Amino acid sequence: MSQAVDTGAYQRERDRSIEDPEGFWRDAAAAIDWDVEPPIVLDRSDAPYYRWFTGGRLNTCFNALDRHVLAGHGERLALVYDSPVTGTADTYSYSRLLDEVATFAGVLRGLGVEKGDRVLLYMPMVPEAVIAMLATARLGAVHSVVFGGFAPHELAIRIDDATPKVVVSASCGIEPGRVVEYKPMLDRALEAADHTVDATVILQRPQAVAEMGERDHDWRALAAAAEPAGCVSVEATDPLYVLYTSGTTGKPKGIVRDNGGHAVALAWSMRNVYDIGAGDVFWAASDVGWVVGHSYIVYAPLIAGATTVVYEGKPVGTPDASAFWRVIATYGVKALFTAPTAFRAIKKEDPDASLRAGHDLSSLQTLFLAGERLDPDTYHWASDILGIPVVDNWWQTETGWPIAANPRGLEPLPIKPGSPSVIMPGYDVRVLDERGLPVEPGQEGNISIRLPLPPGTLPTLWNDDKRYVDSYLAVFSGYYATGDGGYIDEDGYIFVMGRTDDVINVAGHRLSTGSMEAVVATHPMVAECAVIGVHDQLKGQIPRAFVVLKAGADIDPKQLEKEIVASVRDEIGPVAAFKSVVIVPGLPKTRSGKILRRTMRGIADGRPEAPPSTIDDISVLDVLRPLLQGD
Ligand SMILES: CCC(=O)SCCNC(=O)CCNC(=O)[C@H](O)C(C)(C)COP(=O)(O)OP(=O)(O)OC[C@H]1O[C@@H](n2cnc3c(N)ncnc32)[C@H](O)[C@@H]1OP(=O)(O)O
Repeated sequence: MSQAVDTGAYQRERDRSIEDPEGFWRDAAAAIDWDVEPPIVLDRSDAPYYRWFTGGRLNTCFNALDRHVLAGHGERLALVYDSPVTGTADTYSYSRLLDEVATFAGVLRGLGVEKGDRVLLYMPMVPEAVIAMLATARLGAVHSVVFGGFAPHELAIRIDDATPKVVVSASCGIEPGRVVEYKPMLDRALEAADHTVDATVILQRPQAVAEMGERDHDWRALAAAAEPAGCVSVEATDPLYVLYTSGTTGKPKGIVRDNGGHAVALAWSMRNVYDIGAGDVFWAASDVGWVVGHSYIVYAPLIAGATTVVYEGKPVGTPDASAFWRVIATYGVKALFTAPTAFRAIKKEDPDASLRAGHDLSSLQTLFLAGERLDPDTYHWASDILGIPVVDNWWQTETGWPIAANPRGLEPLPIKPGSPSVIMPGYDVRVLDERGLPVEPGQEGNISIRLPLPPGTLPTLWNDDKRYVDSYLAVFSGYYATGDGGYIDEDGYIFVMGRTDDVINVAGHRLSTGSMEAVVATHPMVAECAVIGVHDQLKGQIPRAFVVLKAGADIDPKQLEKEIVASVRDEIGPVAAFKSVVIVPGLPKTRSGKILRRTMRGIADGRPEAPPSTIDDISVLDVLRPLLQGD
């Protein structure tokens, strides 16, 4: 065990989870309906590829829907859809959602989807996105959701890696002030991909009706003729989904999620971390394209028998900074989960939160914030205006559920601003120095998790066991390297200070600077470049490119910026929020030619960053300093 907090319920559960993981998770597995109870809880036979609940069989969709209906709760509200961008709203009881999911599973089956096949989703925040995910799970197939803010090139990369049999999309998404036509982007991606997809299913929306080609099928037409499909029993260790996340290189990592461990971990976290049970209303104001959407818009609330909110809008601008208060009051939301950026956006528009007036927020018991560092200012502002606990929680696409949180359902602990509180049961977190040795409490280092990871976390990367080991397990022997740095204090509270690699976090979106550099470098006048994440008041971080021009290149800097910004938007997508290109005479490098991005980041953020002794030409930094620190 590492550091201790106290000896209450939290500490007892956490101790047990480390000392007797099999017993702890066997008990937690009782929250799930199994077709075959798992004979093995923790399977160490193929370490470091640990598996949970080997030999168990279940269906995740059954656990999310059918079992609640069979238990007589069909009329309970499963999902509410609220869309200020279209001016519509809708509600789905568990019975209605089950009917629509079974029907769409029939649609997918009619297109040849079987257990283990991949179905890729490129969808806006509409109930059909949830329906398509659950329908895929119902068939024992594997979904891979791609966030709508990614451009065709990124979509094509994911299509080639996941090799889906069917792609499900919509004619358009709606961003404030503009309709985003998805279908032409999907067509471009399918054209660019090497993998051939035989069938797409398109949800036609009235804001932009898509032109249909030979391989395209209309969602509603197929659904009207489909036979509902039942649940296919799968192994607990079979994949439920693949979700791509940015790594340090341009190639995203396909995070694999299994069925059994995932269901168990989400059921545990929903009750013990988020304090949500059957009949409660939980709103994760995120997107189904991110892991928060997978875990806490779709699976966890439904497995718990709660009501989930699918919100197609923004915290501000749809129509104003009262949007969140309206949704909370309208649906009686008990807990809201969002990213700190959302609250920073509300604070910027309405610093006194005067637009809260007239909205009854008495249902709201907790605000959970995650996805990026929760700065103390935002924490204090949210706490002051809401007068309820504001709970930071830290986790990753890889882990699928919190590594650190304040377990509100298990035992609410004191909150320390700047810390996502304590390590959750199942995770044996240590802070290691560069040699892989544990550091003292309060000392900063690499946040690492001793193997095995708990249920619900990634068992491997899609089709790439080697990259899984190289990226996460080979850094410190016996540990999973989170890629985040930070420290644990004397009370066992963790403080996460930021990435130790070149991954950046823009408005809670994890992005690769490597993939942006790859695009910037294609500009014909650019000799070399570095993209780094710099601090931003609103989005936490934003990317900035520093480019060295080819000898003799002659271009107006504004024109260069315009061209490069346009190509990053076109290749990666608007979500990159890439808006700044600075021409520099040279980039700082080591004698072996490695660009010193970390040193650049430190200078840009105003941190005292000593350049490494291996720097080739230290005078480059003197020239760069004012450019790095400029707006
Ligand atoms: C704990 C584990 C994890 O970390 S999971 C990840 C958790 N992260 C999140 O939940 C994300 C939180 N962030 C957000 O929800 C948004 O950024 C909020 C705060 C709502 C602000 O949204 P917005 O104003 O659109 O800014 P943004 O930076 O997200 O968007 C930048 C540009 O991209 C666009 N965009 C966004 N989403 C889409 C989409 N689905 N389809 C098409 N375009 C999209 C935005 O419109 C924006 O475009 P523009 O540059 O303004 O033209």
